[in-house]
This record gives sequence, C-alpha cells and structure tokens, in this order.
Amino acid sequence: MNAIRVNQMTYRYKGEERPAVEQISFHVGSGEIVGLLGHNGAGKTTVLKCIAGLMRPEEGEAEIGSGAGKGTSASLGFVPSDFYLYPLLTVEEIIRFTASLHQLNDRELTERMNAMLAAFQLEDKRHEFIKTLSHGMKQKVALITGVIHHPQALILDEPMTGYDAVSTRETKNFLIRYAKERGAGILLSSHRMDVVEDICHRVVLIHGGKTVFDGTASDLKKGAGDSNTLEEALLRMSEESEPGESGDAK
Ligand SMILES: Nc1ncnc2c1ncn2[C@@H]1O[C@H](COP(=O)(O)OP(=O)(O)OP(=O)(O)O)[C@@H](O)[C@H]1O
Repeated sequence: MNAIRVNQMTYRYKGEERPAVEQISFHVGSGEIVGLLGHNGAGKTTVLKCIAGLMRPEEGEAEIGSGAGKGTSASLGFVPSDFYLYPLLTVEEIIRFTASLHQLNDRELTERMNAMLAAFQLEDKRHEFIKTLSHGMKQKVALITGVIHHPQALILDEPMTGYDAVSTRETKNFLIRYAKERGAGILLSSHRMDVVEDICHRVVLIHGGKTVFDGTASDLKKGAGDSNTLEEALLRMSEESEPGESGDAK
C-alpha cells in the first residue's frame, strides 16, 4: 500500500517560463521513509507543497493515504521548513489547538502529547510560551503538531536543520518508530546526508526540477561511480544530469 503517490507532477510559478518541477513521479509506501534530495533550488519544497495541497500543480497529482482515510486532511501531516507557531501560545496550548482541528478526544490527545513531549525532552517546556523556545525546540513542537493526529502520510521539509546530536537522535528514533508502528509513510527533504543514510529506506533525487534517481542510498552511491559518500554521489549524479537540463536557466 502507498501512503503517498505522486503522478507526473508539473508546477510552474506565476510568470516563470520554465516549470520549477516537471513530470515528477514517485511513491512512498506504508511504513517507508523516503528522502527527497537535491541541491538548493532543485525543486524539493515545490514538490512537497504540491503534495501537501498548498499549491496546485498544472499537471499531474498526488494521492495521499489509502483506504477510508484516502485524500482526507486526517491522512496528511505537513511540517514546512518555514513553519509558523503563534508565539504567544504555550507549547501545550499550541498542541491542543492543532489537535482540536482533528477532533481528537481529550484522553487520546493528552496521552499522545505526553508521550511526544517526553520523546523530545520537552516536558518541562509545556507551559512555556513558544516565543521563549530555541529554534530547535520550536522545530520539535512543529513536528509534534504535524503528527499529533497520527497521519498515514507525514511530509517534512528540512526537519532537522541546525539540530544538535541529541535532538537529531531523538528525532531520527521518533520517525523510525512512527513509520514502523503506525505503518505510515514519511517523505522528508534534507541536506543532512547522515540523517538520510541512517533512516531513509529509499531516496528520490531531483535535479533541475526532474527526477534523476529513485532507489536506495547504496544504489545511488554505486550508480555514481562507487562514491564513498552520499554527498559525493549527489554531486556526481547532478553533474551527469547537467547537459540539457539547465536547472539554473531562470
Ligand atoms: N515563489 C516563487 N516564485 C518563483 N520561483 C520560485 C518561487 N519559489 C521557488 N521558486 C523557484 O523554484 C525552483 C525550486 O525551488 P524550491 O524552493 O522548490 O527548491 P528546493 O529544492 O526546495 O531548494 P532548497 O534546498 O534551497 O530549499 C527554484 O528555481 C526557485 O528559485
């Protein structure tokens, strides 16, 4: 079963001659974590926002979830890289507010919130105002708000930017557990290749708005001249895809 299926998706920003992403297709299976990779400007955020329904592709579509929850907002969790949390609410208030949009009952919500605050070592911050938190703490709260309703598909744009080693480990463990225990599909964009190698079952590499690889990280390295690291593989694959792609021809 698929948590996310992207079918021939093309998106062009208003007034732009070239589409930012073109004919992108891939899927994220239930229980699978997929990394969306690519250099700055490759089109990752555009793809994620189209999948999340924040922008309407000019061609193609994304299907979210399966079974009874298919296509409903309950089946999707999205945490953008430029997430916004109202600064004058407390951590608990903002989680409760988000959960109220999904009609969770109070017992369910309290159990989930307590477990997640504990997983991210934020229990002592529950009554603090958002404005008093560090960026890393806010990012974890944003993740909690994106996942509190237990979506089948979780989409995360750069979820671990600027994280220290402890926060990175907490979040990696949380995502691995979430995908496994709930059978959810997670799609995340990241420039953190260590994270991608550790937790992603597959990677999708886009370059100049087009898919240039879909497979495992180790196959990506093998296919890119037996690269030692994922960074090296990315550089090589992107260079190979350069002629005619003109990803920077804006
Ligand atoms: N609002 C916009 N209007 C016009 N062009 C845009 C807009 N937002 C993004 N783009 C262009 O679309 C292309 C893809 O951008 P996108 O933000 O999806 O890339 P990205 O892979 O997420 O990059 P990064 O790793 O830097 O976050 C880029 O060429 C970018 O300049």
